[in-house]
Amino acid sequence: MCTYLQWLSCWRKAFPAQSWRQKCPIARAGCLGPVAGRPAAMSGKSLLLKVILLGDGGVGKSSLMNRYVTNKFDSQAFHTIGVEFLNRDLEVDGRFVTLQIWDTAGQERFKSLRTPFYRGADCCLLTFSVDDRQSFENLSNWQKEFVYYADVKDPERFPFVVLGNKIDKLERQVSTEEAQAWCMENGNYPYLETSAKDDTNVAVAFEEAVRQVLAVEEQLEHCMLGHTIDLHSSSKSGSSCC
Ligand SMILES: Nc1nc2c(ncn2[C@@H]2O[C@H](COP(=O)(O)OP(=O)(O)OP(=O)(O)O)[C@@H](O)[C@H]2O)c(=O)[nH]1
Ligand SMILES: [Mg+2]
Repeated sequence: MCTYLQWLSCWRKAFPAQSWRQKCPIARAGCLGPVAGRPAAMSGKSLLLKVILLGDGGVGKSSLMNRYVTNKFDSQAFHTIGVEFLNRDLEVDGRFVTLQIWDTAGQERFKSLRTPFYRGADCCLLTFSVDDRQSFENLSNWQKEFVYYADVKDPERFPFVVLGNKIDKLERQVSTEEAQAWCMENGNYPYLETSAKDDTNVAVAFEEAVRQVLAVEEQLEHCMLGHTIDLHSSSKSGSSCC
């Protein structure tokens, strides 16, 4: 004899692809959509930013997204198949933003299901788990995969943020210093240590993603303004920032 929940759990483990939602990444994404209960006026005015979570399977991408949007943590989460997204409205430094968080499947076998969704991302959260050295060593591969499939024209300026998740775990395989050094060497990316389980730095991480995007946007506006001025002046010397 087993309970209904036990039976359901066994069934889902045995037939993970039986659900049509799991077979179709677009349907999965479309089924989720904005979180109910958010003030509509705020969504109307806010800037829509797409951020994407990348990293090895099991590092905690879905857990980070779910902790941030629904404030829930599942200690026995299923692997993601394809992609899912959730929205959350927030205010960062006086700007209203609707953050569209895209959670991708980290397992290699789902590569073809996740890569079509990289295009149009405003920020990429490269995620590893501090208790899994291999997931840290794979960060460069994730970065390259993103740049290639998102067709990023200027990778050096693209806002990446690196997250070292599961800091609640005692047995670490990657130190803070080592992760910081990697971030410095690979583009001076912000580095945050998080725990989706304990809700450590989760909101801070997503807010940092927004700040990075806004900073790049501000820089671009500045450059465009510089070029506008150039068009009206007789001098050929333009802005040096673009
Ligand atoms: N201790 C601890 N466990 C975590 C944390 N975040 C996630 N987990 C657990 O790690 C496992 C994998 O988490 P997921 O969020 O499914 O990982 P994922 O990166 O989405 O994995 P894929 O969907 O396969 O790419 C689950 O059992 C989670 O409960 C954390 O901060 N601390
Ligand atoms: Mg997942």
